[in-house]
Amino acid sequence: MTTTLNNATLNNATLNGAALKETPKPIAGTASYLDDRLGAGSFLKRNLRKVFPDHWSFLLGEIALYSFIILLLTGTFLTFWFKPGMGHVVYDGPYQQLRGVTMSEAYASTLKISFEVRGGLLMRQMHHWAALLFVAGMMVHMLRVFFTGAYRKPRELNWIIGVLLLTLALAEGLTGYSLPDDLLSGAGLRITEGVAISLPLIGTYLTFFLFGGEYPGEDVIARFYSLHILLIPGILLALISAHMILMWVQKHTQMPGTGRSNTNVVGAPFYPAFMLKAGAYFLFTFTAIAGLGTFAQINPIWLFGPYTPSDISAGSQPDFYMGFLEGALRIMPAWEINFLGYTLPLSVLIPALVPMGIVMTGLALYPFLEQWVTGDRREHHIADRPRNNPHRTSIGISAVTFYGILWLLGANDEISAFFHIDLYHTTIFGRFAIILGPALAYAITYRICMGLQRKDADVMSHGVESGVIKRMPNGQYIEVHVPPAEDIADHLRGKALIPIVPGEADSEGIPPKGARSILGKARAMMSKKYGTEHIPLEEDGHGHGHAALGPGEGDHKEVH
Ligand code: HEM
Ligand code: HEM
Repeated sequence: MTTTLNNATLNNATLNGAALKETPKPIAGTASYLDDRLGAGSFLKRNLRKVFPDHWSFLLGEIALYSFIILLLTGTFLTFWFKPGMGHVVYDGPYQQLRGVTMSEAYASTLKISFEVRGGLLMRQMHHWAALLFVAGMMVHMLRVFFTGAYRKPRELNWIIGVLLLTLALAEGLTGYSLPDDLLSGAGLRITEGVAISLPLIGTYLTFFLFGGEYPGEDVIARFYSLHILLIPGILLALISAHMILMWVQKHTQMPGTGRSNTNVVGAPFYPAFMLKAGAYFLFTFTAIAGLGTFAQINPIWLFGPYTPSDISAGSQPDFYMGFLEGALRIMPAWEINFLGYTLPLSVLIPALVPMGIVMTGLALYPFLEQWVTGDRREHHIADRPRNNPHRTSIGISAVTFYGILWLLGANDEISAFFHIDLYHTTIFGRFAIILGPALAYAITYRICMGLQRKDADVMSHGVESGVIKRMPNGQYIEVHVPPAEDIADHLRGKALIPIVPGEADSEGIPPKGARSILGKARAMMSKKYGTEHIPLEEDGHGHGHAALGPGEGDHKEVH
């Protein structure tokens, strides 16, 4: 291909032509160079003008993306000095308090990174902060996608990739956390071993395989190291690339608003607007992580000491993303049963498998369950406002409450110590709260959503308060209502009806397929509930007055 990506081509590549008109020479030159060799012109032409919709919540996925890049960079730096060995060495480095102490090579090398390698402590702290931000960013991004229904057709696959990313990120965090082989990370490893060994049939084999023999063995750090720096980041990288490509191909959803429909995208072109914003946002994320790494101490392993299987310090906590599993372990009663001569430690098995199982399976299946319940197979490119799908929002908040209570109870010792409450009371509170909390959260969220829907309906039918009070000829005071601004009205009009699967026979008495089975009846019932709790918007179009005070009542009152 001989066409070059010259200024003329680039000019066509924008929506309005203006943005690329003054393409700087170096960019046009590079583009032309690449086009001559790779034939990249048409690819760039197509993709540079791709339009991206804008909303603050769409930046959350980017936080996860940029934190991941920072993890790769800082993690690579750490690999130059970290030694994943469990062989014993006697410490003779600059940290006086540990001189002469026997420790693993892994722990000694982490001390070396912290105290002897130039910039090492900064990189370690940045790596750790980036890990926390990565998982936190991913979680809030996922909640954004959930509450706006952005997982609906055609984005179900990208949602599933997301669930895999989340699961892998937890595994990546767990393996990374274990690497320094300090007393705190060893406590985490001990729990991991306890959970693995509790699994029926495979538990013992799995533990021996993982630890290379009896706990703690000599191999686990080296194995976790391979997983942490090679296997899991490799899969993460591949999946994140697939996630981005799918998002690119399917286009991003947009919030409802003026001129936005299921068949268009309103926003700014990738080049230059979105690219500049993304660049600035990366620098912003980098600065935040570098700032945290510089000023906020994290994981000071020299204060914990090297790992010895017999010790554990008070107040040990995992990183925040593992807190929910810790909480589940802490509130579980000490149940143990004997089945065919085998001991089943339910007190470990249930908390390890059930919360993770419920949260991850529930997440993975939700788009498909919702599709089944509503029978909605249409494509959706306009995001829902959370209030407009009250059952989905309530289910989401219920799940967040379930997760949040477990997470909080993961620190029940700290809570008890801080508030001077008996430890058993916090545990018993947790046992009740984990059942009642999600139900209560559901009911409250549902009421809030319906209230907000009513408010929207009110805005559309009565307009908004103008602050102007009029006195009528009969002495009555009214407040003048005016129609909402057009962009707000368009935003509200974006409310979509949730479809309902037919549960009853049609006019000719023929029931829908499968409607008579128990499952069919349950589906019709759920569908009706999910879809009909919906307050229609009735537009009045004109603002009008509302009685503020009764006749005569206001005569002596001053109203501003
Ligand atoms: C993508 C997600 C990643 C997460 C969530 C993550 C998480 C962590 C965590 C929590 C630690 C413990 C840090 C500490 O001791 O304070 C750690 C250590 C480490 N990570 Fe990562 N990491 C990730 C990616 C990577 C990558 C891609 C590499 C290498 C290419 C890497 C290399 C290392 C090394 C060598 C250590 C041990 C060094 C030390 O603790 O000072 N990590 N990681
Ligand atoms: C490594 C972690 C992740 C990264 C780096 C990432 C990154 C992104 C980015 C940058 C976008 C576009 C901007 C935005 O909507 O925020 C996006 C969209 C999306 N993500 Fe993620 N994401 C991650 C994890 C997840 C998870 C855990 C889920 C759900 C379980 C998920 C589901 C989606 C979906 C469905 C979209 C399309 C949204 C739309 O078009 O409105 N992602 N992701």
